[in-house]
Amino acid sequence: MTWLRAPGAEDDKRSMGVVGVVTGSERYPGAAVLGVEAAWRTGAGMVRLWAPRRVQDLVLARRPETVCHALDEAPADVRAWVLGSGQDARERGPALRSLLLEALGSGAPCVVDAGALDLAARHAGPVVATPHAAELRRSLAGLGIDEDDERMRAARLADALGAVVVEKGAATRVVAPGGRSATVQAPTHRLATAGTGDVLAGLLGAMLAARADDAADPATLARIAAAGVELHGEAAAAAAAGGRPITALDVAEHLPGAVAARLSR
Ligand SMILES: NC(=O)C1=CN([C@@H]2O[C@H](COP(=O)(O)OP(=O)(O)OC[C@H]3O[C@@H](n4cnc5c(N)ncnc54)[C@H](O)[C@@H]3O)[C@@H](O)[C@H]2O)[C@@H](O)CC1
Ligand SMILES: Nc1ncnc2c1ncn2[C@@H]1O[C@H](COP(=O)(O)OP(=O)(O)O)[C@@H](O)[C@H]1O
Repeated sequence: MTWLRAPGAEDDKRSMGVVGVVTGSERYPGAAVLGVEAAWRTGAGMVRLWAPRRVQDLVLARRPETVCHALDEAPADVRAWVLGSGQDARERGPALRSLLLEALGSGAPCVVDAGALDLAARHAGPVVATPHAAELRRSLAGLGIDEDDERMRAARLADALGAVVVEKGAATRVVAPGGRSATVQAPTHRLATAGTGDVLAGLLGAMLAARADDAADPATLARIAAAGVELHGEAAAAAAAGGRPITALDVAEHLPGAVAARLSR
């Protein structure tokens, strides 16, 4: 099962999935460019971005299709959210905080990354949290959980949050609450380059927007997340063919080919 969808005659931009993106900041504007690009390239019908003006301008320069909103504009018409990439919780202002909480409380599926991980427990709907190893340790510490065994940390966070946890690394562990887990080995270590995690968050958001009804079941949500991690690896492997160095945008640009290859299997 690919968990990807190709549009049919009955589809329109909304039925293919509206992704709401709340990522990037004055410090890390590029993370929003990467996540938005990845969401479009995975087949989103529409991508809406809530961000500061400078972030909006950079995203629009790359992807003019994106519908942009100020941080104090109320969220609306979103099937799945991507939250936190390129943000630092310590620098978060009140408008961003209240927008993140509104998205998390909306009941729509959320991908929770980087600077939104500290708010992940405040969710009302399905959540895929995407920490790397250091963010995972920080998230557990924030919840007062001490876990010495690094292999158990993702499961502890999944249980504590009631969320699917994607622990990113050369081998990425996808763990559902209750402990069911899958490990996806990256097909290329060229993925170890800045911003590829921001691309992963964006592509997961597009997959969840297209499959929002399936996301309510935690086991299914974990399968969708694992399929997204595989897709990310396949795009990276295509970008890095022949051992080429890659950038995060290269991974995003190879998503359409990886999506098409999966759909034709
Ligand atoms: N173009 C952009 O705007 C980019 C923005 N980024 C954003 O930058 C912010 C900070 O990212 P980082 O946490 O990577 O910051 P740092 O690279 O500053 O790392 C912070 C701490 O986490 C550790 N760490 C980083 N990656 C790790 C990994 N994969 N495994 C274990 N430990 C790791 C580091 O050693 C360090 O102690 C995030 O909001 C992120 O989304 C990054 O994604 C890079 C690209
Ligand atoms: N050595 C590695 N080999 C393969 N993939 C890796 C390796 N290290 C990290 N990755 C992958 O690269 C991505 C990095 O994401 P992340 O740590 O969030 O970085 P960033 O914040 O810079 O985007 C993740 O998808 C992770 O699984």
